Amino acid sequence: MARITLEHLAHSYNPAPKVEEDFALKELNHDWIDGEAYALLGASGCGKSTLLNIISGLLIPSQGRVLFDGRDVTTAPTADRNIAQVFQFPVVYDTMTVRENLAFPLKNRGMDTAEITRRVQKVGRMIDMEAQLDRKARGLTADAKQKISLGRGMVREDVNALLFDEPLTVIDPHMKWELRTQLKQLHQDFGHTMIYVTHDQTEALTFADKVVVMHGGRVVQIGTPQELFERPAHTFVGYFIGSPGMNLFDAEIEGSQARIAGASVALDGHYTAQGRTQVGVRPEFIRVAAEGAGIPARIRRVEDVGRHKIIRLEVDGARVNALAPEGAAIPAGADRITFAPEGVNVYADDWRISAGGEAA
Ligand SMILES: Nc1ncnc2c1ncn2[C@@H]1O[C@H](COP(=O)(O)OP(=O)(O)OP(=O)(O)O)[C@@H](O)[C@H]1O
Repeated sequence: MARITLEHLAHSYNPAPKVEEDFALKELNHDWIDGEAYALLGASGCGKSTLLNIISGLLIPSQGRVLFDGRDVTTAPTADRNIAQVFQFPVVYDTMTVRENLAFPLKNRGMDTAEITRRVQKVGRMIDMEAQLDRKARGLTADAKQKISLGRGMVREDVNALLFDEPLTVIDPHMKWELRTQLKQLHQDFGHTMIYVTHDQTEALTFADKVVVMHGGRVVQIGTPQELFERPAHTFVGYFIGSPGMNLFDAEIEGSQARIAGASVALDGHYTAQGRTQVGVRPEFIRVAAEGAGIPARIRRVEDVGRHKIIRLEVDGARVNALAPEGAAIPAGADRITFAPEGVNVYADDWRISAGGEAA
């Protein structure tokens, strides 16, 4: 296990980058805490694989350093980093049996046979392939082969880090859940530093202690699932995480009041905001009402989705979503919305600010 430090790290695939847009990965400084499980989450093309490949040594960054427990490994080849990697598509030896595939990384390191047998058996059980250990990998389904790749990633207990690049893409939905649970268990048992790349928020939020959200080549927030839900640091985090995502209202911020669609909303303190100002409120924190103060809103439709209802609204020409518990009644003649104060976030030019005007 190792602490992984990224210092002034940035990467451009253009050999002579001039402007920030030339960088697929914008400058990043971060310590990945030893033994934590991280998910790198973001839409396609946001730079997740670029960052992972720099950590694994497949790519040398155009700027900055990578340290493993303080040792500079920026230009060290993958083989010298003592990491295990699992990619999106299976990497297995077809002519070997499942058992031999799983044992391969251990044999390579000269581990004694009894210990290899013990570990292979254990991992075989974790990936639900105990019965197939003596089958050749050739002819197995892509899904089974990917389980072998995952097993090979998990079989060593002495690695600095385990890196996963969308490893469950080819796995069927039920097994996905099972394997994710196994990976989490493995993390609890061995405390490996794990970095897991995905564009699927459920996968990220259920797997990781901390989620690193990337957008346009930039890390926009690193936080626990709860922090990302309650205090999205960037409007992208609000929109990308949650179902439906956070609502954004154009707002004029006047001290401790926000004006939205002609109505006043009390804020939790005094704000000095510049640029484009918005108020972000997740659907869970919006209530519909028929009387009292509120922002004028029109209900377009109500969708019952099992545990709760999604209320689709229109506010000042924009689409807004609210969530209500399944049994909650929607007041007759509802024509306004209010916000639960703890769910209100203020943004200036897409970044969350806190009372006092500081970036949050
Ligand atoms: N070898 C390369 N040469 C030039 N540009 C590249 C190369 N690899 C990636 N890019 C560009 O860098 C940006 C980040 O790509 P990257 O693969 O890191 O994103 P990602 O978030 O992993 O996406 P995906 O989920 O689709 O794999 C994209 O604009 C991509 O087109």
